[in-house]
Amino acid sequence: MLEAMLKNAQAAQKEWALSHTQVRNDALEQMIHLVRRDQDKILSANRRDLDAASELPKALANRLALSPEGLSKLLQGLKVVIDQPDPLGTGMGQRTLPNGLSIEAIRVPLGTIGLIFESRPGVAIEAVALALKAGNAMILRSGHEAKGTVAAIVACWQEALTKTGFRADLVQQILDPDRKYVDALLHLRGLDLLIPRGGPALIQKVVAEATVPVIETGVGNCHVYVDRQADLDMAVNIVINAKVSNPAVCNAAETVLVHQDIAEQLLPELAKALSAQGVQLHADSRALSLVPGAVLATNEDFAKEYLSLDLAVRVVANIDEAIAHIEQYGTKHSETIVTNDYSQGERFLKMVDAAAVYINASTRFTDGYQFGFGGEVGISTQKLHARGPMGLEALTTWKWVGRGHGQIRS
Ligand SMILES: NC(=O)C1=CN([C@@H]2O[C@H](COP(=O)(O)OP(=O)(O)OC[C@H]3O[C@@H](n4cnc5c(N)ncnc54)[C@H](OP(=O)(O)O)[C@@H]3O)[C@@H](O)[C@H]2O)C=CC1
Ligand SMILES: N[C@@H](CCC(=O)OP(=O)(O)O)C(=O)O
Repeated sequence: MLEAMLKNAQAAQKEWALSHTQVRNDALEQMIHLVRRDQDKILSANRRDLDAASELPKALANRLALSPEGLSKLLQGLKVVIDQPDPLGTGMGQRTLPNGLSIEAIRVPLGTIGLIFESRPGVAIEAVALALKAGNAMILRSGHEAKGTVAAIVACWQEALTKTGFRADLVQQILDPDRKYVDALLHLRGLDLLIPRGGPALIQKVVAEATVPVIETGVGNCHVYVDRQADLDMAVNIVINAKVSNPAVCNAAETVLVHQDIAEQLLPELAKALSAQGVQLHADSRALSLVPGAVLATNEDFAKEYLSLDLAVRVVANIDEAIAHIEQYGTKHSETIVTNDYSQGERFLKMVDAAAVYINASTRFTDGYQFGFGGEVGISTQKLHARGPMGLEALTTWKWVGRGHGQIRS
């Protein structure tokens, strides 16, 4: 089955890659129109998915749920993708050799991309929009809970493509939830890229077993470090935002590290604010007496991505201990320092090895929509070929184009 899907995707992508920017944008405009037209159908499919997944924890059910407002935000993202310059054909550097041969690297699509993703149906709008605009075809395998909603969205994509004069096979969904098809994707020879979005079990499996090229969009164990010289109100706001605004996402904070010199001042205030939001703190032995209601944290807490209203707290002697903690437990996703000390801030930005590092800002900004890409295909936590939120350019590769007038190599 997957071989046939790939073959059809490849045939469709060949034509699509040659299409003019305006044509690809027209397909995205059609999609906006069709999602508005089919909004009730998509939301009913989503209600059926939610009913069938009544055992899901609240944060994950929220992730599965689509609302009219959620759809409208996704369509705004589509507009942003339409308005972005077409990456295809863009020059990435040109040189003329002494013999007059011109050599230029230009951006081209990757080809056919497989995406295994969590039960967040909006991914089927934002990731596909980016992939298509960058000239690619996509084979989708969503989390089983989101299958019905994703099918309703894929039907809109396919209609948008056929209405624009292209083949529906540019966007296909693996409907059978049997994980044997995930295994098959890992070895689908000819697939240009496989992007897994999900938890450690999925990522480890894909990284260990895949024989097709992969970009890992890893787990997020993100930290907020509050330095000795920090604006404490700002620190509280940033921690609340990083933990509470959406606890189930990879860019949410899972641990707060606090410099020992401000722990007594900051922690009771922070604990009060967090507890008002229903956050359970897991504190190390030094922080425990300063945070009422906390439970003692173990090393497992520091290694955990809670994805819930739980947060670990640790008091550190200095910035170096904070950086060492992040190096030990972090997942190279998003890390932030709250400080008024310029040199400490710069030190943190340089020394912490992560896809996104911030000073005086929430880790929640690591997101394609927030970065102005209109959405993201995933947030890469590896260093090749993309890092951080993956937008249009991350979905292209390049080709060297030589233009000569009869040159031969001597
Ligand atoms: N960096 C990033 O861009 C992103 C990171 N994440 C991370 O994902 C996690 C949350 O996602 P979660 O709900 O746990 O997603 P899961 O890992 O449970 O599921 C994601 C997808 O992978 C499949 N899958 C999961 N495990 C396996 C396996 N062992 N073999 C084959 N297929 C598998 C699921 O299918 P099935 O339906 O069969 O379970 C689903 O399609 C968090 O850790 C979060 O940080 C999430 C999104 C983006
Ligand atoms: N793009 C997301 C982060 C990606 C992510 O973790 O997704 P998910 O695990 O499905 O919630 C956001 O902050 O909105």
